[in-house]
Amino acid sequence: MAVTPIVISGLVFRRGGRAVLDGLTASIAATGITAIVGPNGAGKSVTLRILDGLLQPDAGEVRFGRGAGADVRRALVFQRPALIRASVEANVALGLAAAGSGLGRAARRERIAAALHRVGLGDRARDPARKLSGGEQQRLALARALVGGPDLLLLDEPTANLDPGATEAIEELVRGEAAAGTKVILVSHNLGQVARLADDLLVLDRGRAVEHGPAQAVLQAPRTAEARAYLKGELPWTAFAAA
Ligand SMILES: Nc1ncnc2c1ncn2[C@@H]1O[C@H](COP(=O)(O)OP(=O)(O)OP(=O)(O)O)[C@@H](O)[C@H]1O
Repeated sequence: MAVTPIVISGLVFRRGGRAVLDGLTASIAATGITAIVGPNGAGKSVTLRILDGLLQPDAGEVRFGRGAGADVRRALVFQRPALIRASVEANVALGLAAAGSGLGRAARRERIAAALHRVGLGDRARDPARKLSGGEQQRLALARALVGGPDLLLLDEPTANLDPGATEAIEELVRGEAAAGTKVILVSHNLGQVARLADDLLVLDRGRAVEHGPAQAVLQAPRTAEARAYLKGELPWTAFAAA
């Protein structure tokens, strides 16, 4: 199914006596690329994991349209691709298994080949995954995420370790995926990347949404002190002291 607007209401996630998410509320459009930015520890990765279903909040909820999202196919790509010590194609096959696809063997092979072709690794299917470069490994992680045909693609700093060329290749893929109708939510500290990719921008600070709007508007003229502090690269306490 296509993802309907994602409504995040009052998410609380407590760990170690601290509220990592402290009433996070946001409404995210059903299409396009949403970027989430904010200082270290703001709760961005936890938010992505809750959206993926990997973590459960202590309070609050996420709704996809009217439902809780059981029928929304989700895939999460991490900063460091967690690949198994096997061939490139075996790694992609894991993504099909996770998507619970009831396909026959030939159809599975076709889907895997198509996903590898999509990320430019069509001729590397039999290679050991560990032989790939960092950028190729991240493209492989994307192929594994895409092979199940996700409605919602969650990306957690997917290019943090990559050089500009490899970053551009991933950005191109992400843009294409969003244009084809997959909803993308991207966590990134790379504000250039946010400016290149994002339609809307959600700024988190200490477990709350402090600003959310069209990406270019938020980047150019943030309205809140917290968003300004983060976007200008200032230390938060300096900015608050000055505010
Ligand atoms: N599964 C978990 N269990 C317990 N604590 C967690 C878990 N995941 C994250 N945390 C804690 O929650 C806090 C926020 O983490 P999170 O990774 O969401 O921040 P972030 O905004 O993504 O930061 P960064 O920019 O550094 O990646 C951290 O203190 C982290 O240790």
